[in-house]
Amino acid sequence: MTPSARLGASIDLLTAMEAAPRKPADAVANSFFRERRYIGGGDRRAVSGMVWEIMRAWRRLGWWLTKCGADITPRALAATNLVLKGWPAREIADLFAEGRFAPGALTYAEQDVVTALAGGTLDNADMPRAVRLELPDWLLPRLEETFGETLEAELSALSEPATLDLRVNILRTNRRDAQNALGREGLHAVLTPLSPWGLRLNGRLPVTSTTPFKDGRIEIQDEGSQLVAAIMGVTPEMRVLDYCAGAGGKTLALAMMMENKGHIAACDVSEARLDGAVRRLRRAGVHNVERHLLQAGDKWAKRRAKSFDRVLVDAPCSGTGTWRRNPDARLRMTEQDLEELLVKQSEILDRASSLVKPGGRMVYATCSILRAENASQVEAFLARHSDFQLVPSDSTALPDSLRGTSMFSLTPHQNETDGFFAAVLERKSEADHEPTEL
Ligand SMILES: C[S@@+](CC[C@H](N)C(=O)[O-])C[C@H]1O[C@@H](n2cnc3c(N)ncnc32)[C@H](O)[C@@H]1O
Repeated sequence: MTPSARLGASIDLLTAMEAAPRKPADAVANSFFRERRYIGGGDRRAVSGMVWEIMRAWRRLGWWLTKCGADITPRALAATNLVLKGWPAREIADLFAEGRFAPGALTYAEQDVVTALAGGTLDNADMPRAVRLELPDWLLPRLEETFGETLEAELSALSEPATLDLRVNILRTNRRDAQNALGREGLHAVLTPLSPWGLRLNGRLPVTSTTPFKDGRIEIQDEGSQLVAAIMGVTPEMRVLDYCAGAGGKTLALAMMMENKGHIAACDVSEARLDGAVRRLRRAGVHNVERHLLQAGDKWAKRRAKSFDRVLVDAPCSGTGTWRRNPDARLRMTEQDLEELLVKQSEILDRASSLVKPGGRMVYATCSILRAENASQVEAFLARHSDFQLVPSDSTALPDSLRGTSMFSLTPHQNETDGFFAAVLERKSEADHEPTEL
């Protein structure tokens, strides 16, 4: 592709993303490239690189366009991005060429923007804090509440590209052998510092086409997600429930910790997600998992009340901890989305807690960095359920820095993982719990 055609495709992809504001950007990008198979690997990377760079600067680019009195369009954003990166106006005009795959010439209004911003920089001291930090206005106070003075450092780490973390499946191999097997295929992984099963690669590498991935020796899983499984402290004889199992990311890690013994029930309300677990379980050689689709009026949960040793509630959440991977998500999220999630999380917690046996434990986890979804949810749950208490994890799989903790909040800035939260809640044994008088 010519540089003009790459720019044209980037503008087309931004337009497709704008037309599907509720859809994750990477899902839009996948279908965009699937429909344009003539765009080869190198061009695809260049186009995605340009689009993701614009998404990471969306509010600041928009602020400059508004300041120039121009409309915020994909073309104008792309031109503004180039000029603020120091591209000369002449070269930008050449890129906006006419032709089959090119974007077409700059309009007079676009030329005015390029002229006005020549020599400028993306950041500006007059920008409101939410614009400078690339956040929707409503979200800023929530994050200030969570992080206080470290907010800027936390958000800056959340804007960096993520590492690619793998979990070694110790049912099939060990960390060193998996690392060597990847090395033989040209992928040089290092051991992750916190998870005992983690390997880390830098950049988007073709892991899924390697032999260790295909034969189930490794899974793609962020180190933070591995630590959520670790804090469960499951052992081979237990009955374990993964209440929001999705496609089984954490179920797989739990099955591995249980040496493929005991019993795991993996539940979800999404059949498609649960179906997605089948192939992964088979590839990993896991056979102690029963899948169950949760449905309204279902007797399944009632029959199993107070019967599980461990219950994991990996709740649906804002995903704010995964912004490194989904830079578009920080702008797509609305206040209403958050309010709805908070209600859903507390309902799920109440339902899942009825399945924990006396003396058993429930781990509440999210990939959110917002206090409202994390510690505040736990506090509200404990206020509703006097028969539960926060307890230190007894897991030996946690690193020294987290050993014996009852609650952790991981962030890219502090831990080089995605943002993850987990809290360990124990149902008091019946003798210890005095029912509240009515
Ligand atoms: C964070 S994802 C789970 C990811 C999964 N545990 C993993 O590690 O790959 C949250 C899951 O909760 C499920 N979910 C949403 N509402 C639910 C409900 N009321 N009960 C149970 N699961 C629910 C969603 O379908 C989604 O798969």
